[in-house]
Order: sequence, then structure tokens, then C-alpha cells
Amino acid sequence: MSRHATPVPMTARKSGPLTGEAQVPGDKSISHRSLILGALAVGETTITGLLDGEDVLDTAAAMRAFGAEITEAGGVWTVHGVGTGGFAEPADVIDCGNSGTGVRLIMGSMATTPITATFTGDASLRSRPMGRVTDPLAAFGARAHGRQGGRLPLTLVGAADPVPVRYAVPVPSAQVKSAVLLAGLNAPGETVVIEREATRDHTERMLAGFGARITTETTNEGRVITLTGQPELSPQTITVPRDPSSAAFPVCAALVTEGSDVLVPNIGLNPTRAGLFETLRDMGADLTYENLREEGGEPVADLRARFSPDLRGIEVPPERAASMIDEYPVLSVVAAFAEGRTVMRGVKELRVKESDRIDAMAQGLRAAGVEVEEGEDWWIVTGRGFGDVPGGVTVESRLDHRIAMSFLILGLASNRPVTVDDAAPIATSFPVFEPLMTGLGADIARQTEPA
Ligand SMILES: O=C(O)C1=C[C@@H](OP(=O)(O)O)[C@@H](O)[C@H](O)C1
Ligand SMILES: C=C(OP(=O)(O)O)C(=O)O
Repeated sequence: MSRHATPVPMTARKSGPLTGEAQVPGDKSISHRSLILGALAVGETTITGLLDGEDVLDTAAAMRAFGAEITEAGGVWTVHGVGTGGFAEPADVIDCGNSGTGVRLIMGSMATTPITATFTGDASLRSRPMGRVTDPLAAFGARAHGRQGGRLPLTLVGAADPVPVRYAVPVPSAQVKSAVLLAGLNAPGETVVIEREATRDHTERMLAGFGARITTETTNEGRVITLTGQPELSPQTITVPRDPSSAAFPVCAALVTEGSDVLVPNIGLNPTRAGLFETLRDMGADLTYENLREEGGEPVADLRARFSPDLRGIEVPPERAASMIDEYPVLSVVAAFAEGRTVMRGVKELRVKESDRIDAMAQGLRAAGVEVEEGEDWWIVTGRGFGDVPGGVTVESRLDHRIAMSFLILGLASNRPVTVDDAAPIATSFPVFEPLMTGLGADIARQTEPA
């Protein structure tokens, strides 16, 4: 459930130049996958750079409940895995907190093992659709009993005699793709997942790294991913790269805050994740990739972001949406400081994240004096240009870390302060956000008085 009994109001005020280095934490998507695949391998996986955000800690707790032994010492995590199909039945309800990735991938990883588990989460996660995962898991032979609309709390009865599945993912979702692939691990034969639009491919890369037989072909149906079931996964030594979705916040803050020059080192630029940075450059941002290199088969660079007073609104290519899906809230903040309209289409998925992110941002931006139009799967922000965003509002973060952080970035460059009613959800993905941003020179502070 929610581990935050009392809200933490936080206020951002117009700030001087942001300067220095922003060492952002480990990638959230890769951190979840490292723990889950570590738990499904036979033997000891070690992980460094794991994000110690609440979402990932909930996944670690879940993996322990399924029988893996997980310890941490000096920033090195050790996972003693139980092997594909080796999960034990948890003795209690699995609480995935705020994490869609956690609950959906974990459901996939147990769906083809003959055990039963009940999942729940906080009020945000309990409102999110789970049928998108339990439908394909039913094709393997698993049975789900949830609330109306397949919502949590939900009990999943794993298949005793799983069959492999061929599944075309109907929405662009790496979580659905990954749940099916993880279920396919314990089904005999070939499981095939087809996705029309490429979504983040960390599961495919990591499964190959753990020794599974997995291939990806691009055909006119889209990406066709074929996994051979029942491999013995070999434990790995994993270094988690830093999270481009977290890097987005200091990068965007520097672009809109006068005089800024910020370096964000060692950011993974996997093309399935880097859409925001391309979009910002298309808008005229002074954002450069320094020291571009390959690490662990992935492109990595140090990002340098400097104050960019002449940003222009653009039409974001809709085919880029999956590669920047979590970054639209903060992009809409940058768009408020640009000249002209930023048009974002093909983004219906934003309505089923931790909150309805189009509605959350549109309401808060309008209250701050920025024009926003919206439809079911699009929205348009009409920028006011640098120096002309009024601000002066308190907005609701709606149990959504990205909404909280985005509005705090708005407050750094708007004319009057911006307060978020509850910044506690930031700890799900970016526990060091506040010290990191204040270390760069941002005027962000917890409020002692109620908002
Ligand atoms: O697979 C993942 O790690 C994620 C996939 C995306 O969700 P969807 O699969 O719902 O698009 C993204 O929004 C989420 O933050 C992380
Ligand atoms: C959508 C997000 O996460 P999740 O779906 O894992 O809750 C996010 O981190 O922006």
C-alpha cells in the first residue's frame, strides 16, 4: 500500500544558474529486470548500480517472497536465484507499491509455475489496468481473479501445464511484452511476441545475457521476438547504467534556468529510451552528447545541457512516443518555456500511468498560466517563451513521481513559485532528487507549513 502516511509538500522557486555534475541513479527498468532474472537463474548474480528506489525495493522484497535470497552490502546486491520454474508459493500478499513494471513483470515470471500469488499496490497501482497482462498469461494456462476491469488486488494461479504462446501486443508496452517473455521462460517450446512499435528492449537484451535463446526479427508485422522456453539461466555480473528517464529532470531544468550549464555523466542512450533528448535537440536545445561510447553493448554518453532561451515548439514525431513515454510530462514543462506550439500525438498510454499524465499536467500547467489543449491521445502546449510563465500555484502530484518532479522543474523558471502537494512519490524512482537538484543550485525545499 502507500508507505507514505503524511504528504511532503515541496516548493520550487526561480533559481540562479544550475551548474555542476548530476550523478543520477541507476536505471529503474534495468534494475527490476536484474532482480527478476537474477532470481530465475541458478546461482549467484551480483548487481552494482541498482536503483534503490521504492519501486525496485518492492521488487526485491517480492523476489524474496518467491524464494530467492537477496542481500546488499556496500552497494553490491547479491541474488541467489532458484531457477526457471523454481519459485516457491509466497506466504503472504505481494505488495508492489507504486510500480506497474514490478507487478506486471513479476506476474509474468510466476504465471507458468504451479503456485498461487495475490498482488496489490498503492491507490495508484490499484487503479491501473492489469487485463493487458493477465489476458496473454491466460493463454499460457494461468488464471487471474481480480477486481472489476482486472484491477488489483488480484490473485494469479500459475499454469500447472503451461503451453507456449504467440502473442501480438495490442498496445505499445514493454511491460506486456516482458511479462509474456518471462512467462515463456517456463513453457516448453517457442513463445513468440510481436510488437508493432519498438518499445524498450531491456528484457530481450538481458535474457540473451543470461543465456536464453532469443531472437528478434523486423518484419512487416513489426518486431517478432522468439524465445525458446525452459533454458537454464546462468547467473551474471550486472552493472546497471544510469537512468535516462531520471537524467531528463536535471537536463530539462538546465535548459530552462537562466545561465545554467550542467553535465549529466554516463547516461544510457539505448535508442528505445533516448527519444526525449532527440526531441529537445529538435526544439533547439543546447544539449550535447560528450564522450559518446559503448558500454555493455549499449551507447552511453555524458549529457551537457546549457540554458536555451530560444526553444521552439515542434510536432513530436508520434513514432517516437514509445522511446520517450515517461518523459512527456517534463517535455510539456520545457514546451511551456518555448515559443509556439508543441504537439504531442499518439500518446494515449499516458492516461494509464501512475496517474492520467495528460490530465495531471494539463490542469497544473493551465493553473500556472499556460495554454493546453487535449484529446484522448494527444495534447498541445502553447509555449509562452522564456521569462513569461506566471507559475504561482499548488498542484497535485497524484501519487505520481514524474508529475511531482516535472512541476518542481516548472517552478525553477516560472515567475512565481510552484508547490507540489506531495513530493513523497519521488522516492519511487529518484530518491536523491532533492539533494541532487539543490546541489546544482536549484531553490527547491520541503515546506514545513501545510501547502
Ligand atoms: O518495461 C518497463 O520497464 C517500463 C515500460 C513502460 O511502461 P509500459 O509498458 O506500460 O509502456 C514505462 O512507462 C515504464 O516506466 C517502464
Ligand atoms: C510509468 C512508470 O512506471 P511504472 O509503470 O513502472 O509504474 C514511470 O516510471 O514513469
